[in-house]
Amino acid sequence: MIIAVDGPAASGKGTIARALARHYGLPHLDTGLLYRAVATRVLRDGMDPTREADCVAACDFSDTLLDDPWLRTDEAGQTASIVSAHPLVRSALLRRQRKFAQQPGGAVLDGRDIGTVIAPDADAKLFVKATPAIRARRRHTELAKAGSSVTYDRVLADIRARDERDSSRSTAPLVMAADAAPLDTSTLSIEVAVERAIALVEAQRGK
Ligand SMILES: Nc1ncnc2c1ncn2[C@@H]1O[C@H](COP(=O)(O)OP(=O)(O)O)[C@@H](O)[C@H]1O
Ligand SMILES: Nc1ccn([C@@H]2O[C@H](COP(=O)(O)OP(=O)(O)O)[C@@H](O)[C@H]2O)c(=O)n1
Repeated sequence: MIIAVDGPAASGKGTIARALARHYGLPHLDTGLLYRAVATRVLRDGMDPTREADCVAACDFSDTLLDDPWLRTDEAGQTASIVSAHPLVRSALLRRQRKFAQQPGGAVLDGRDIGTVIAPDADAKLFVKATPAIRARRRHTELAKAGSSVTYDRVLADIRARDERDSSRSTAPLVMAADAAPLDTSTLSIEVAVERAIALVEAQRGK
């Protein structure tokens, strides 16, 4: 079974995708980390995230980079949103994501374009959302716990900027697939959000 989980920054899609992977015994891929890895290489190599050719050169990053905690920073997320708008970056990362999705037994992937581009034939598709203020609060708490001194207002502004960039790009914009089930986690605890996600997957599989 392939499960596609999409949604904007800090909506809870990663938390839900990991829980679904545990529940169904499937491997999980956080596709945002791939774009964060490209962004990290671009910045560390002194390249320009707005230049497509620089970003394409950074797509052959080594897998060990995916474990680097710096990838989780606000700056990496912002730069990831810039590099991910280049069509050649998206196509450079496409095959790796499709291969993961199509492995025997299935997989859970979370990102922005899983249900629309990477796995349009997924057995179940969720689109996770929450209000910008709640998403910023969650992300701010998470970053503060990790030792960051970034302010709530800055996180909210970054989330709004990223929403705008991710939704308006011409290639694979953040948009809900026509056959995805929406799941608004604004007022849900993690436990309840996961229960609802499992119920939505059960309702879709085998349809
Ligand atoms: N329903 C929820 N209620 C409260 N906090 C949540 C909820 N879902 C996720 N979180 C927390 O919000 C933060 C962002 O969640 P995450 O799953 O990483 O979002 P995304 O993958 O969409 O960026 C994490 O710290 C996570 O523990
Ligand atoms: N499938 C994906 C996943 C992420 N991305 C980009 O990568 C950035 C970081 O994604 P992420 O999922 O790690 O970000 P969060 O939602 O965790 O904050 C996003 O803002 C998108 O621009 C994408 O374009 N397509």
